Amino acid sequence: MARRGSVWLSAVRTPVGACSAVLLAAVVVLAVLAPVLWGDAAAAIDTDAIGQGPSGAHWFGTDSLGRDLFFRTLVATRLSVGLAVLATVIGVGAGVVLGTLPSVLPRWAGRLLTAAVNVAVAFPGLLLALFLAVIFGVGTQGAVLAIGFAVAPAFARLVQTLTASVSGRDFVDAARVSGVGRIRLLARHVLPNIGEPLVVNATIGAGSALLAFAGLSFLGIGVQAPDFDWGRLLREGLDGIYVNPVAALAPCAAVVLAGLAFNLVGETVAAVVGVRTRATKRSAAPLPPASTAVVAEPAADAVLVVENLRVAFPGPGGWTVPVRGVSFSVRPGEAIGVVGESGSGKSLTALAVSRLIEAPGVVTADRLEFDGKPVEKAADRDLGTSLAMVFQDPMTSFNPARRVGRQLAEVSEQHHGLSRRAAFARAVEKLAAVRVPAAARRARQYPHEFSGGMRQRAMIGMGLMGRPKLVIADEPTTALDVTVQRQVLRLLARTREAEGAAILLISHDIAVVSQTCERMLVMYAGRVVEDLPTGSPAQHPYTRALLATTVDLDTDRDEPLAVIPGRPPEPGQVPGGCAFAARCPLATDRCRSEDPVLVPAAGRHRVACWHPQVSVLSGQSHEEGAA
Ligand SMILES: Nc1ncnc2c1ncn2[C@@H]1O[C@H](COP(=O)(O)OP(=O)(O)OP(=O)(O)O)[C@@H](O)[C@H]1O
Repeated sequence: MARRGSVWLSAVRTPVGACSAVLLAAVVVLAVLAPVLWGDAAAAIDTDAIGQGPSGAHWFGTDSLGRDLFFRTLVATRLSVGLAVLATVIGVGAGVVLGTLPSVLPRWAGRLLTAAVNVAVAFPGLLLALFLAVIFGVGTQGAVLAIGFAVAPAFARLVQTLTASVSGRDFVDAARVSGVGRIRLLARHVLPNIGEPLVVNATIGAGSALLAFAGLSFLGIGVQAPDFDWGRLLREGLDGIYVNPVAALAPCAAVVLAGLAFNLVGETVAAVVGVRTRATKRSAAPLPPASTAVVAEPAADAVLVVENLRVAFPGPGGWTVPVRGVSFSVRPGEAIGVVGESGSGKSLTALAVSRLIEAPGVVTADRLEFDGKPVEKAADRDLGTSLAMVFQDPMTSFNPARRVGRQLAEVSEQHHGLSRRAAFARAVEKLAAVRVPAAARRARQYPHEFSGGMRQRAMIGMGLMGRPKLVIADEPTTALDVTVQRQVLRLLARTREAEGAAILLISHDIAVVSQTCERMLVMYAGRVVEDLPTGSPAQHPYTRALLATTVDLDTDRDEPLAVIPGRPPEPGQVPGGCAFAARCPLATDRCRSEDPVLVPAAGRHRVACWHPQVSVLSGQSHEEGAA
């Protein structure tokens, strides 16, 4: 709540925000107070001062009955703004109903309604308002309804588009599959997710409604005497424009200023809800102290150096830090696996390295260097060609609307300056290199025409379009069957041999990592708790427990499957001391109070534990060490 308040505060401090706040405050204060303070002065008829120009007594002059135009302009604020807001509320309400109905009506009725909305949208708004004003009847009520229903089709169209974009999302499908009814689905899952853009558009729409209302009153089919709004004042002022131009200009200026107030408020709201992230990024995240891992000086030619990497996100109760000081380095051509239970920070570490953490997430590190340069400063071209990223679900990584070959070719067009044709030929070549059969034909297909394994290989092919020095593969085989899984792992190994690329392989599957990598980083609660050569005996009780839960052909099926009791702590609730202590059979008071540091055990083996297990076999013996 406090964060949201501070984001609004920083938005109001921008020039646009400050102007919108001042203008809106002026409009609201006038709308509330002007009729109370100056209602009588605005209505007072003075036959001695008919049709006068501006003077000390009447700043904007007087009208044909000698009424003061300055006070009338101020008093008209309430009706002009109030009716515009009312018309907008009607328009947005009708728009939401018309826009959401197609998703609850039978298909034919929904289509009919959508077609009707599309036809109405094609009509110019003011023309539609005029047409409806005639139908609803001349007068304030008719004008409000006319403008409300005239803007409704545009909002209905917006709602339809936003609804369609949310309806395809996985969480809506999940709710649908779990039997949630259509109306509830709409109310609970769809509408809350389209609320923000709708509010922004409604605020900007209120400015247009104000203008439309003034237009109808000007034409004599809006507000009727004795009531008056700015449109009506403008019409009356126009009759005597050669005698007193201020009489016409004052209501015009009022319409422009109030319209500007609505539009600027819309812009500010958009900046807060849409680009809230930017405001957040600037404010420094109050990060907790970093892990004090003992960082060995990385090899001079290390392709990736990560020291004290931290990733934080703002939450309702303050900042959470899911990655709390991760340090490691990767040598050229080396394959390193990252393992750990779900939520341990593996993916965030990979995303931070690839500069893919989106605001409001904040990444800090003592050192975060790729290929000898700080990642933050690396040019997009360098990262694009020498760092390849393979995601778990390549379906969401490929653009579904573009052919696979063209997407691969884009890398070479962008970064190598190849012509369209040459880049496409290279894409076909790379697809063939990653064993996509009939590569030339497949390159012309869309991602949905590929099988899961083929898409994953195409994704690796995309990484090979440059000359990758590091391939980061985040759970690249989790969604694949065992045979395809092997193909993809072999392909990664071949890429390593052929291109000399280092591999950072993130996986839940410790067996996969053991087969593919020579080193393994074990992560727990946002930290690396052990960094060991694969095959060498693990010393951290967590790594040993993970290894014990691995099922293979030698696992005794008569024995119950091994599990690690308890659950890892949530990022915001990591206890003091060792984060694993609550689940560790060897934990002592020291573990619960002092956080162990990642220190060298032997060679490049590092472990963060007060009681590292040096025995290979049963894990029964343990040593006090590393203290
Ligand atoms: N954008 C975000 N905002 C807030 N918290 C996040 C965000 N992304 C991830 N987290 C949290 O950070 C923690 C680590 O997430 P991460 O995806 O790195 O875990 P992981 O080890 O890769 O897990 P998995 O194996 O399930 O993918 C999780 O608890 C997650 O809830």
